[in-house]
Amino acid sequence: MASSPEICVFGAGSIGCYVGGRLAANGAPVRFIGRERVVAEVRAHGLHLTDWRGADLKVPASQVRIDTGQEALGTADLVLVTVKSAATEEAGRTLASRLKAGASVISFQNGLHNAQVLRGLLPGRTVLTGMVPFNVAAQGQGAFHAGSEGTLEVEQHALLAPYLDAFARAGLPLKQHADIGAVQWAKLLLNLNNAINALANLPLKEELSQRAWRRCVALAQHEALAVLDVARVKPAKLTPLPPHWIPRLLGMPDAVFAVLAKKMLAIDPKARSSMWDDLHAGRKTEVDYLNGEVVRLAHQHRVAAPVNSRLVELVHEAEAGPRRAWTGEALLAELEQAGRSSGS
Ligand SMILES: NC(=O)C1=CN([C@@H]2O[C@H](COP(=O)(O)OP(=O)(O)OC[C@H]3O[C@@H](n4cnc5c(N)ncnc54)[C@H](OP(=O)(O)O)[C@@H]3O)[C@@H](O)[C@H]2O)C=CC1
Ligand SMILES: CC(C)(CO)C(=O)C(=O)O
Repeated sequence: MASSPEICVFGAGSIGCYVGGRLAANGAPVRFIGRERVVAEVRAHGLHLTDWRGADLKVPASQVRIDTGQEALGTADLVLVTVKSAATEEAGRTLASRLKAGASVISFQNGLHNAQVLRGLLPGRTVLTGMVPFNVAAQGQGAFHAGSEGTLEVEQHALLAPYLDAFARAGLPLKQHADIGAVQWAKLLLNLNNAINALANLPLKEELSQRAWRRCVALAQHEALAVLDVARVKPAKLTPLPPHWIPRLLGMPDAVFAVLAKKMLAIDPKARSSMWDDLHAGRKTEVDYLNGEVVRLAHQHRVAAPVNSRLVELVHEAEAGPRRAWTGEALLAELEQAGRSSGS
C-alpha cells in the first residue's frame, strides 16, 4: 500500500462532506461519491468546514474530487460509508461490485446493524463499525458546520493504523473501542431524541431547553434502558453522566437543567437532528433503525416498549404528511397515554 492510502466517502452528505472534507483539507487523498445535487454544489463552491470550537477549513472546488460515478471505489483503500441506514443495502451492493482487492470499509452511520448489513454483502472484507457523536448541519454552498462536541469512535482494529495520523491531523482523532456494540447502544439512546426533535420542528438547543420536550426524551430513554436491562445490554458511557442517570436529569426544571446540563446544551443554536433534516426534505427517516430497534429488542424479550413504538408511528405519520404541529405538552400527553394503555 502507498504511504498515503486513498479514502473514499460513499454518500457525500452532511457527515461524509464534513469528515471527508476535513481529511482532504489536511492533505489526505480523499474522493467523494454523492448525488448530483451535492456534486454540483461542491463543484461550484468547494468545501467549507467549520466547527463549534472555531475551526475553519476550506478545500477549493478545483481540489475536491467528487463525482456521481463510482470510479473512486476502484482505487480506494478505505471507504467511509455515510449514507442513511435505508440506503446501506444498495451501498453494499455497489461496493461489492467495485471495490479493489484489500479495500476495507468503516460505517459512520447511526443505528446498530449497518456494518453487519455491509459485511453480509462484502464477504471476506473488513467492515468496521464507526460512531459519529457530533451534529453536522449542511448550510448550503458547500458549507458544513459541526455544531456539537465529541470524538469519532470506531471498532478497534489493526487495519486502522495507516489512517490514524490523517484523522488526527484533521482534528478528528479516531478513538478505538473494544466493545463498539456498547457504544452504538449508548449513541442510540441519545438518538431517541431525533424523533422528538423532528416532531418538535425546533432546533435541538431550543427543544432541549424546554422541559416538556425533555420529558418526552426521558420517557423514551427510560423505556429503552429498562429493555436493555432485561436484555442484559450495558450501554457505554458517552456523556459525563452514565446513561441510566440521563432521564432523571432531563426531567429537571428548566433552570436546574440549564445549570447541570451545560454540556448537553452546548449545541449550535441552529443545529437540528438528522431526522429533522429527513422529514424537512420529505425523505423517509431512520426511525425504524433507532426507536424501532428498542421496539424489536423489547419484542425479543417479551416486554413492551409502547413509548418508542408510538414514536415510530408518529414519525411515520409525519413522513406521510401533512405534518402535525406538536407542542411539548401534547406530545408528552400522547406518549404518557401510550405507556398507560399498554399497561407498562
Ligand atoms: N447529520 C448529523 O448530524 C449526524 C448524522 N449521523 C448519521 O450519519 C449517517 C449519515 O447522515 P447524514 O450525513 O446526515 O445524511 P445525508 O442524507 O446528509 O447524507 C447522505 C448522502 O448520501 C447520499 N446517497 C445515498 N445513497 C447513495 C448512493 N447509492 N450513491 C451516492 N450517494 C448516495 C444521499 O442522497 P439521497 O438523500 O438522495 O439518497 C445523501 O446525499 C446517518 O446514519 C445519520 O444518522 C450521525 C451523527 C450526526
Ligand atoms: C448528533 C446527533 C445526536 C444529533 O444531531 C445525531 O446523531 C443526529 O442528528 O442524528
